[in-house]
Amino acid sequence: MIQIQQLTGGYDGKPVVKDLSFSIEKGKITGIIGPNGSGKTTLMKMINGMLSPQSGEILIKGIPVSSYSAKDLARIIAVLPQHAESSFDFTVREVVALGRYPFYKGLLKQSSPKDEEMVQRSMEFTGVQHFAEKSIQSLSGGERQRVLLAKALAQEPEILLLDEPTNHLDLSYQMKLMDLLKDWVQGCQLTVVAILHDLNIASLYCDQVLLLDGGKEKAIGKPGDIMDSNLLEGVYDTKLSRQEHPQKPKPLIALVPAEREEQKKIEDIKLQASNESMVFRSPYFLKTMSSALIGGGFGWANTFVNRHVDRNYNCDDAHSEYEAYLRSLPVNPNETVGMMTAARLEDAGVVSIEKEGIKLLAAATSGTSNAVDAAQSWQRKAGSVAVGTINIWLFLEGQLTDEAFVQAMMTATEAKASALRDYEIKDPISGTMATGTSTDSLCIASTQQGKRMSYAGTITPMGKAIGHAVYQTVGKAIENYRKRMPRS
Ligand SMILES: Nc1ncnc2c1ncn2[C@@H]1O[C@H](COP(=O)(O)OP(=O)(O)OP(=O)(O)O)[C@@H](O)[C@H]1O
Repeated sequence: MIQIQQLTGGYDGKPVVKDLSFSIEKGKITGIIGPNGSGKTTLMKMINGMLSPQSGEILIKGIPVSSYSAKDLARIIAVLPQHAESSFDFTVREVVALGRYPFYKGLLKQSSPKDEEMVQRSMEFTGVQHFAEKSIQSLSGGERQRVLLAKALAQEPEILLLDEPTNHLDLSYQMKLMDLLKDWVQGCQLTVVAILHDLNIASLYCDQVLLLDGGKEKAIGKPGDIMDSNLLEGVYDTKLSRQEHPQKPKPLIALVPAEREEQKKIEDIKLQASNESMVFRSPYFLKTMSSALIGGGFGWANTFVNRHVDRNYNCDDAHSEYEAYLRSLPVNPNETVGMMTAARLEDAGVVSIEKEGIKLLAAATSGTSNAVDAAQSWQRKAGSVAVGTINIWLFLEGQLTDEAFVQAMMTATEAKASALRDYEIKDPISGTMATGTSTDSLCIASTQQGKRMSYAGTITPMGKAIGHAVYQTVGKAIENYRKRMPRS
């Protein structure tokens, strides 16, 4: 739809946009991102014919922009500018109707029923029909933005150029506007080129993203390729972190504030234990990965609760019941990782390890009456579940990548299975050595300071410490459990 070939352009003979070459496909959304002053608006002005290139060419539907008359170009391209102030006191309907001007016919330039219909449809689409007769001057910034979008859509353009379209819009209207554009793009094969400052909007909605830096192409491609922390950090000179969207296969970019942090130490974590709960309290938030009922998955927490429940505990909504329990402590469930167990908490094994530059605190409670061999559990009938859980807590100093968290979980699980083997805990159904119980949980909590670790496999210093600590704590917990229940 649009071909940009070795394009250079700017003001007063000085280039701002330098030697750009790329294509924009029909029926797609292309986002232009880049820091302030990187030439985004200048590029947009050249695409819509407002600014002539110093060299190179822009082809629209195969024809140079300079060969189009202003009216012909207005029939193809609609523009939603960045600062669209209106000094005239038009009504909303009149402003939207201006979008139809290129289609007015006859000497008197009168509108047709089709023009009226398009004005109405565009107002409905953008949700501005309620204030159709109000003055544009009396609207809020966000409302005005939607009116101007309605005007652009009324033009039935093939190409829509948007300069920061979500500026002024609240969260709901940002999403509505982008969803609406996506609809138009898919339904009417509209081609959208949008300057976006919000990297996450660009990631969620664009098919292609151009990253400009100092007027030059730094990168162009799918959002998944452009939303790269290193690439963006270099261009924006800001600390960023790429995360995966929890529900869509789209990356998100999180800002990382440059705040000064106190040094986090494992020895500052304090354990308060009773028959009812083991509560580890940290003066700082720790990054967690866990399979816990409360605060499972990745998160940040400062409180870690291993709660004892009766072996007949049965609740339809254990999550809500547990949250209510935490509030009664009182503990904030949003800052907590919470597990439960029917095992006796006084049987817990707690171990500290400081070795090879690794500092780690581990704790485990262990009930093994429901021991299972993971390789043989397929032989079990549904519902053959007894009570018994091994809950493992690992607190460590270090900066773990996501993959290191996963590795740490694997290492801990292998060490747990090894302890069960050495204590000859058997799966009562298959008679083979158990690898765990059917309801085990594990939490890894890390200070995320100091040495960065991208691997925590069994022969790394961290992996060795985890394996050793888990083997010892699970073993201690089993020994204590056996002392009290000699036949198990
Ligand atoms: N009319 C003009 N005359 C002279 N220089 C200009 C003009 N418009 C923009 N510039 C300069 O061109 C450079 C790029 O500006 P441009 O508006 O294209 O950047 P941008 O990437 O859109 O920035 P922003 O994110 O701040 O909107 C800036 O240094 C700016 O000062």
